[in-house]
Amino acid sequence: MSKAAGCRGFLHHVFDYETAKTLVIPHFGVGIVFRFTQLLVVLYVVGYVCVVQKGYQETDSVISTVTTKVKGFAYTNTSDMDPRMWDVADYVIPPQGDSSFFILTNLVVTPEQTQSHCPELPNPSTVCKDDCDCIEGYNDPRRNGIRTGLCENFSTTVKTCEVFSWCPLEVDTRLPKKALLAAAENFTVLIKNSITYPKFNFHGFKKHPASCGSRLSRDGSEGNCDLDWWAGKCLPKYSFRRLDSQNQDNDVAPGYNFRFAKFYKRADGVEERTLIKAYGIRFEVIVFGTAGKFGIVPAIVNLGAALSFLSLVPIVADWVMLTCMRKRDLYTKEKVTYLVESPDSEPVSMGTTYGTQ
Ligand SMILES: Nc1ncnc2c1ncn2[C@@H]1O[C@H](COP(=O)(O)OP(=O)(O)OP(=O)(O)O)[C@@H](O)[C@H]1O
Repeated sequence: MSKAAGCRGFLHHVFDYETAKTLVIPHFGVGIVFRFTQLLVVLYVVGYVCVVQKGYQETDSVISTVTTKVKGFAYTNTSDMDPRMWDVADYVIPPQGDSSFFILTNLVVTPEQTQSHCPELPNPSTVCKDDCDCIEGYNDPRRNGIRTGLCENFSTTVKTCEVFSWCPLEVDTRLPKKALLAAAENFTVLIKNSITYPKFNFHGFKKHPASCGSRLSRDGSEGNCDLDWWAGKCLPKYSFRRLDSQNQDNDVAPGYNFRFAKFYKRADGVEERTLIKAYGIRFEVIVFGTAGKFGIVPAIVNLGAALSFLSLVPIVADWVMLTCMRKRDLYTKEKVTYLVESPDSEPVSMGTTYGTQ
């Protein structure tokens, strides 16, 4: 190809104006493909963008305040303790009714502890033969007190280092096998939930009674609010989930426990305490959710973006027409017309394929 011809071709390529021409293909198959693709796009826009995603809505996240109140009684009658009735003041810790609360289900009680001297609980590091085995002032954070330097009888057969501590020491291996407050599963909790969606100036308040036991193993998801007048739904759902590991084989320290004490002054002026090692279930009420309401900007943006898929429909139909149809050569020839203007200004049309003249 000469340089001049190449240059002319380039100028045609750059400056020839292409305009759309309507070519009607009276073919049932291509028509079906075209309408079916259009239907898919319309279903996507209406079904997914509008109904499922609610693309016409603005959204806002919830701000929530939660208070809780537990109710229920438990009765215990064990050899370690006198018969006892337990109410909320005994087993809900802390009692204020925060969004996080603990329900006591089992406990080890060590009553009448005073600041005094007593032998340590037997353990490879505390067992001794004589005073030389016990270093005065030594304290191990995992043991119970400061050593006095004496080796004392813990029992008739075992001697251990004496410590200065709250004595008698707690023996937490005496934990009742069966949960002492097994009745906890029948306790009920009232959750008061105040929610706000500031963007929509929406305030809501829900009271929700729930049973501590039956809900414990249930999993679920938080419900969202649809604030449009035609939907008008804002019903939060509560879901309960265990946060500790439930895999017995792969759990170093299962469950949750902590210690607290009640202090007294005896008649002789000596300070005394009852130490309680509490085992139980800690509940955390976590509220999360999103509200949506019609907004003109997201409606236009999302619907416009979704409807732009309609412009892809002719491309799909063209592809089927030009590659799969029996008369594809004819359609290809008619698809693009290159108009060549003759010297006497009578236009001559040439059916061509793309890029040829
Ligand atoms: N855990 C719960 N289970 C069932 N009902 C509850 C529970 N906690 C509170 N309620 C009841 O819900 C209502 C509202 O409780 P709220 O604490 O606002 O009122 P109250 O009169 O102080 O309750 P209380 O009965 O404790 O004195 C009351 O009738 C109360 O008895």
